[in-house]
Amino acid sequence: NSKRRTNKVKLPCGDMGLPWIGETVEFYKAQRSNQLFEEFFQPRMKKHGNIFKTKLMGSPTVVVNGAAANKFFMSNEFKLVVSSWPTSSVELMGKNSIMEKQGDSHRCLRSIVTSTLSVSGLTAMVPRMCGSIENHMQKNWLDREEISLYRSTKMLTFTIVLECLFGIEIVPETLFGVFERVLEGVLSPPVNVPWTKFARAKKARAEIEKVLVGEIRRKREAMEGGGEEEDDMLFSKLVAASIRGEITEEEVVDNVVLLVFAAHDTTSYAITMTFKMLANHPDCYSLLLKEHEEIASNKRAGEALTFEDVKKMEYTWQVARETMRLCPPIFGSFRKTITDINFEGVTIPKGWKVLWTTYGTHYDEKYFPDPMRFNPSRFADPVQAYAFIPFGGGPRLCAGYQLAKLNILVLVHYVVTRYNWSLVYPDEPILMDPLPFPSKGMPIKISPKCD
Ligand code: HEM
Repeated sequence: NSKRRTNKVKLPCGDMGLPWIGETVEFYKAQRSNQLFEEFFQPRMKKHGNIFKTKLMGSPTVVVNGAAANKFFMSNEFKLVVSSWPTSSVELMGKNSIMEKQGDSHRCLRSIVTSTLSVSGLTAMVPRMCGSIENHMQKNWLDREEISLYRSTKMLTFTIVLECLFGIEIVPETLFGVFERVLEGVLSPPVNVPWTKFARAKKARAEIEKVLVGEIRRKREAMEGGGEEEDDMLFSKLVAASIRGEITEEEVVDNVVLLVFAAHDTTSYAITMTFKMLANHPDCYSLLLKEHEEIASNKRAGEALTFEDVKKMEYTWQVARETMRLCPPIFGSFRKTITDINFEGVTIPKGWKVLWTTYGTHYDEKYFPDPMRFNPSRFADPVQAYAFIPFGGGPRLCAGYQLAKLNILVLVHYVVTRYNWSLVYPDEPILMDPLPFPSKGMPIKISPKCD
């Protein structure tokens, strides 16, 4: 690869398309049908290599693939690149959310979020999560023969974030639909005229803001008046930080909205696809079931799981990781260069976009032999750093990674130990808008297991 090592090599350049839109249309078309890898990235990687140039949404963009590129661009966040989100996402999540922060204010917010996901935080969270799952199943699974697994896990993930992470006392059902409307506008054109998705989303965001500001002020008053103390829930920690003057009220609002957004479709898609993979790979399902039956056999009826129980779900976590390798909930993320960059002899000018993708590394046989085969036990051995990146990496590594892991493992336990289940449509197509989702909501037939 001598070409790459020479300085100032011209970037391998795709057919950059029309002057402004470039290849935006091809990109969106491939995205909508969940064929981004097959129809957009793979053909260009075959032609130009792992690093190639394109133009998306008016910006010259360099697409990078492979563990070395992932490491370079992810770990140089704030030094050479900064994350770069579309205007509509920033407007809807809020300018004060963690994704827009850099330096000290990023570190401050991140440490508040991750402090709730320490070992002691996770230990306290597991029984809370079991309670939320029990309630959800009582309300939505009991006496039903068929449910939409995707819709059910979406509602449940939403509930878990509010109840188990934030500790916000709002009936989750009252805000679920409003959050959904915000999400619909996150990647739509930022045109704020009536009837656009974006305008609907802005209105929904204003509704959420009103509820949250009310909750924040109530909590603040109670804490300042000595009626309530800071506890280990994230909402309490955020309000306490605002009382100490470390963050503003707007920062509390924007980060609640962002975290719900970040947790929502991602975790539910990962869970849904885990079940799809299990349905298609009965041998893996038998192994996984054995793991959960063993854990359940040491519990009394109705006894909640503990963090120690969850740690025993090693094979299930291999299954979930293999699922996220093949079906990543997030296909990649954009960065913007803040200086001219030279990577492996390729110069990327300041102000350009860089797009790292999960697919380009997850489907590379260099890191994952026989890459398109579902083989959970490949995760029994350590994987090369920055080759498995469904949660990103570097300073912007997913802050909710541990919560997502618990959510997936605990829910799988409840479903497989309590229900016989089967997919209604084994070949249900997956679409994207902007995140992937099963086109029919992945209905499953369920029947309770006898004790
Ligand atoms: C399977 C589920 C999830 C997946 C696949 C996922 C994926 C990701 C990825 C790829 C990033 C990095 C984006 C970038 O580099 O630009 C990220 C960031 C983030 N995620 Fe997640 N996520 C998941 C669940 C969650 C949950 C449950 C939460 C919190 C409740 C969460 C909170 C965040 C936050 C706050 C960030 C931004 C971190 C920062 O900028 O410092 N995520 N996530």
